[in-house]
Amino acid sequence: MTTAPPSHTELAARAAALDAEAPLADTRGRFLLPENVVYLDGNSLGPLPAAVPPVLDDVLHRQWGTDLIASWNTHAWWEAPVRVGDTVGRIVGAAPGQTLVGDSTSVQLYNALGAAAALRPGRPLLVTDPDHFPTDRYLTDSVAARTGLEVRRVRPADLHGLLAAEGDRVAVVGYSPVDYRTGELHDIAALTGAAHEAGALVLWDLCHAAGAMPVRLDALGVDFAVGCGYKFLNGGPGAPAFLYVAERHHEHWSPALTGWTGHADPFGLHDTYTPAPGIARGRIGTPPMLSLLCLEAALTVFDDLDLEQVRARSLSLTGFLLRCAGTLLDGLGFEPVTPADPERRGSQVSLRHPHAYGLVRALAARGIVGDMRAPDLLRFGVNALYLSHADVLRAVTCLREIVTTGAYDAAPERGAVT
Ligand SMILES: Cc1ncc(COP(=O)(O)O)c(C=O)c1O
Ligand SMILES: Nc1c(O)cccc1C(=O)C[C@H](N)C(=O)O
Repeated sequence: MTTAPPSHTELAARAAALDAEAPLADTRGRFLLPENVVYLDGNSLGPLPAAVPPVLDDVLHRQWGTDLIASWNTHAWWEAPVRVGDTVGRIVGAAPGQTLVGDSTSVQLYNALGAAAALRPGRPLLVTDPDHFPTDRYLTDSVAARTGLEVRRVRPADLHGLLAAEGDRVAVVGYSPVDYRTGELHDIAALTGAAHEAGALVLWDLCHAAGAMPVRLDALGVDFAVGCGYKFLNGGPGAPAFLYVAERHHEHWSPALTGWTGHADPFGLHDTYTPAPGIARGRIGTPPMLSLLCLEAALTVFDDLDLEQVRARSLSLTGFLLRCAGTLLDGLGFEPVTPADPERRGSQVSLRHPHAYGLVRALAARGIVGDMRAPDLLRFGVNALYLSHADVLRAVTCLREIVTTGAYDAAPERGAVT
């Protein structure tokens, strides 16, 4: 065991003061986290909310086990995609009737991007971020290939240049507000405004934002958005994703995937497809009921929460993490890549280090669970609902100890640690 530097005492006092004053100090009890674990990977898989097991037990034994197929009606399974969609809608700033839950983010992206592009006929360009999560890039390529459109990979910071040069050719701009590797936060309002000024539509991938910060979809005039249920919404592994379509597009939008549950009269079993009105048209196939009801139970965590407070505490925690890293990891080969400016910071902190893989594994062995993204980023997801400033200090102190004692495998990076 190495001796902690003098600055550690000061940081510990600061952590205690921040934990005493910061709001939401008591929401940790809403999660069933293992003892003695600092969980910094909720931006990949959120932990189990305490509300989920009793609900799942009821869904399994009473609803499925006893009531069998009648549950589609008696337990309102059939309505769940739109009902749970409205609950997600409240978290992302959408009035009821515009958000739907079901399928994966990838499927929703394909569906939404195809629909958005079709609303801008005669415009041949789909814009995506070269640093976007791979599924977004692959699916943009795929939609383009199938519809004869072209893809422009342009960073959010360079969007203005592209729009100035050929804005009238852009159909859809598809970005994520938070860069999944660096944690940089992009300005949804400014980018949406710029795209709209050029006559284009926007599609936001909210995987790393929904549940972590206020997202004002309606207020910002966003056209389409998608996001997953298993990160900051804590809906469980493979939780269904959500799709938002602004009401002003409801009359005209055509989902790329026209499955039977999106039909206006699904049980009429008609020969041809007639879209259901509104957001229900985004339904595709039979909803994954177990995961969907798990997500519904998980979302009760947010019932009485103010997302502004969640954001304030998240910024306090990420700011403190950067400060601890700046103090305790100075001179040890780390480079913070997440912006220090709170306005440009999502709910994670990423540090670059050549031995990211070995360090993340060594941390996990000591109960500090983060992840890494190849080749050299240690990534710490910060969820304000169950982490404290003391947790953050413990994580950085542990990282310092591992590096200074060389207690990690310095072999080259071998792939992602989830
Ligand atoms: C921005 C973003 N989009 C999409 C996904 C994943 O999509 P899916 O839920 O379909 O695996 C992720 C992470 O897995 C992501 O970070
Ligand atoms: N979706 C994931 C999965 O099925 C397994 C492991 C990790 C993930 C992730 O969510 C990765 C994540 N989108 C990322 O930000 O890198």
